[in-house]
Amino acid sequence: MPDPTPTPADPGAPPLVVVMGVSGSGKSTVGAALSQRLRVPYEDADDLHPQANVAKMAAGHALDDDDRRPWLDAVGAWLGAHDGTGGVMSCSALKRAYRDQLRTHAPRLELLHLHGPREVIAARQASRPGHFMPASLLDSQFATLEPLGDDEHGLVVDVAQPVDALVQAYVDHHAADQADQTDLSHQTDRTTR
Ligand SMILES: Nc1ncnc2c1ncn2[C@@H]1O[C@H](COP(=O)(O)OP(=O)(O)O)[C@@H](O)[C@H]1O
Ligand SMILES: O=C(O)[C@H](O)[C@@H](O)[C@H](O)[C@H](O)COP(=O)(O)O
Repeated sequence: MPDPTPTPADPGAPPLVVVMGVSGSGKSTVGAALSQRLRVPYEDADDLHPQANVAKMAAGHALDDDDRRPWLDAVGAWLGAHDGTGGVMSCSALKRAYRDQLRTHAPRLELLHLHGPREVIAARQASRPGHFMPASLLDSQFATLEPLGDDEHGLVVDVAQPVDALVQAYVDHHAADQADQTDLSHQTDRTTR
């Protein structure tokens, strides 16, 4: 099995981003806006769920690890296929183990975690018409959520900000990361010469 250890981003590679967080945190909205800003393809992991998963959630039952495994493989396959071109995927990716599973397909992926208080997210979820995900599953989403580890590439942003500000936060972070990587590779060049 490939190693899920996060791999430092190649400074020249187009961004490959997973916008993560609980249901209603803004993944679809921010993910679509970010892909437009970065001019890379976009996919929503909601559209990759097997029909049985959608039916289970719509009936008010939280998914378990077994339900999520094949879905995460489909999400990972998309990420792996977009490693060269870059891309943005909106995917809850709530547990570290789920993100590890995604990294087996795309080790360099970056994470943008949309983080916020339950009240704010519940209000947004409630004001979103026609979505299969019931508000009653929000507690389970928060209970399942595991924060980013120190060794995971990415950043955590506060969902109270406007969408444009969240997109800009990622762009600024990515630019700073690229500058660091370029500095490091120059230092390595110097020490190996
Ligand atoms: N930063 C934001 N500020 C205000 N409203 C937002 C923001 N992000 C998302 N929304 C709104 O909140 C609701 C949930 O967003 P959505 O993108 O569907 O979340 P998710 O994909 O994580 O379930 C939508 O009605 C969306 O328009
Ligand atoms: O792993 C899960 O439990 C689901 O993926 C879940 O996290 C996701 O939130 C739903 O697919 C609902 O979709 P929204 O996140 O768009 O509400």
